Amino acid sequence: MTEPILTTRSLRKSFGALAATDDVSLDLRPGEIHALIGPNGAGKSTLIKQIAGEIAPDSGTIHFAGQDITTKHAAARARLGMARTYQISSVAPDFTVLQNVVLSLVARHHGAFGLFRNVLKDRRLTDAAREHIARAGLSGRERQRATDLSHGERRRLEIAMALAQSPKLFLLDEPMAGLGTEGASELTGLLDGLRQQAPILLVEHDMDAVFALADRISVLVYGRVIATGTVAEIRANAEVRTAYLGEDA
Ligand SMILES: Nc1ncnc2c1ncn2[C@@H]1O[C@H](COP(=O)(O)OP(=O)(O)OP(=O)(O)O)[C@@H](O)[C@H]1O
Repeated sequence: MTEPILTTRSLRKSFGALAATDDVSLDLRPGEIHALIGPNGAGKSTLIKQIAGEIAPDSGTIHFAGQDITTKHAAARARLGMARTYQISSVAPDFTVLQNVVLSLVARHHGAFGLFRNVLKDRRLTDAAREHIARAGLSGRERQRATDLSHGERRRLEIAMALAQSPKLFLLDEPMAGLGTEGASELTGLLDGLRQQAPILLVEHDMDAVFALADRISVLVYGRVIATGTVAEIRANAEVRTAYLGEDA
């Protein structure tokens, strides 16, 4: 089987007496969407923050793209190709869609393209930016200021900016939050195609989206993974039904 892109082993993180992440081992394989679900306070965000490098684990290891990144800073992980849309909400509200994606491309190339007013005239950059914008379903909105976008369009802009980072992995923390049914279903279609570009670790409460997208699901309860499996396996798991899915299972 192909090597996982991301592996966590026995990750632990406590806040005082509370074990927010308790012995978490999981992996993300090429081409897959691995969803992380669980009740409020189960430790999903704490786990994502450790993977992104915003919180240091008390113990355990994280490997990404063949390297031990456990002690690397968030910026170093981003440079290795870890794209986090929530974090990439460095969307500049007064800049246009095109300008924001060009900025993201320039950031990826460590400013090798010179002054911003000049890079906007660089066809290599604007053409590449337009491609990412199209892949994120925002064609035609290039000249729109970010602040004037709808909620769903802004999510798409964040994805276009993440695509500009040549990601090896997407960390998506509740991308469906705040979207209506139609917006969530559109974004589900977009994420479905995105897994070809890079695998996705998806934290999401919207179970329609999770069941539609996930190749595998891990269920966190009180910081522990109580089950990992396919959608069918998770839906049929009695412990998961009791702990999380309840009547909806
Ligand atoms: N900085 C912190 N200091 C103290 N306790 C924290 C801190 N961050 C999180 N916690 C606690 O750790 C536990 C896990 O929180 P976390 O936000 O990771 O859960 P979650 O599964 O993401 O929840 P939600 O679905 O509501 O976003 C919770 O009990 C929370 O109160």
